[in-house]
Amino acid sequence: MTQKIIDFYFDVISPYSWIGFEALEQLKGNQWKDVEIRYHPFFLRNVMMKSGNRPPAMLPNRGRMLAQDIRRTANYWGIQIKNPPKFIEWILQYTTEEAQKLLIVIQNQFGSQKMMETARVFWRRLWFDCEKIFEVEDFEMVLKEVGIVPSDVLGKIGDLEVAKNLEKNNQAVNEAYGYGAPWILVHTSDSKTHTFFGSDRFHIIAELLDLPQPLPQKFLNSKL
Ligand SMILES: N[C@@H](CCC(=O)N[C@@H](CS)C(=O)NCC(=O)O)C(=O)O
Repeated sequence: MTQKIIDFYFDVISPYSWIGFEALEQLKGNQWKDVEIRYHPFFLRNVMMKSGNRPPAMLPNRGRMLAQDIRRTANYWGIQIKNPPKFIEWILQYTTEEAQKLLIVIQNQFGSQKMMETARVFWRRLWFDCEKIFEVEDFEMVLKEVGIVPSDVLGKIGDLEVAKNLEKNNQAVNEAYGYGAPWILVHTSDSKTHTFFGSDRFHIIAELLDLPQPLPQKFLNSKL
C-alpha cells in the first residue's frame, strides 16, 4: 500500500483549525481509513508576525464575513460553533503560546491522542462556550475535562524542551511559507510534499492522494 501522510499544523485560537481537525477525524474514521494523520500544535501569532500577516478579523469587513463563513462551514461538517463576543478584546490582551505549550507537554507525556482530546476541549471552550483559554485558571478547567491532574503538567509549560518543540513546529510551518492556520503538508509516495492552507482543500488533497472525495458524516449516514 502506498504511504499517505498528512501533517496538520494547528492552533487552538483558530476555528478553521478546529473545523479541519473534526473533518479529518470524520474522514479518518470512514472514507480515508488508510491515511496517517499527524497533528502538530504551533503558535499562529508568531508565524503570522514572521510572514508579515495579521489576524484576519482585524479588518472589520473580513471579521463580519468570517463570522458567517465559520458558522456555515462548521455547520456543514456537523460542528456547533459560536463566535465569542469578546474575541477581539481577548486576542489583543492574550496569546495562545502557553496553551499550545501545554498541548506539547501533554503530547510528550500522554501521546498524540490525549493531546488532540485536549485540543478539542480548548476549541469547544472558546468556540462554543465562549470562554477564555489563555490562563492557568482556564487550563485547569480544560484539564479537568480530560482527566489530567493539573500539577502533573502545568509546571512543565515553561520547560526549555517544550519551547524548543513548539519552535520546531513553528519552523516547519515557516519553512513551508506558512502564514495562517491550519497549515497542512501532504506527503505523497513519490517523496513530494504539497502545502495547503485551510480546512477547505480536502477535495484537492483527496485527488492528490487518490482517496474518495470527502463527505461529512451526515451525508454518509443519509440515503443519498
Ligand atoms: N479558507 C480557509 C480560511 C482559513 C483561515 O482563515 N484561517 C485563519 C485562522 S482561523 C488564518 O490563519 N487566516 C490568515 C489569513 O487568512 O491570511 C478555510 O476555510 O479553512
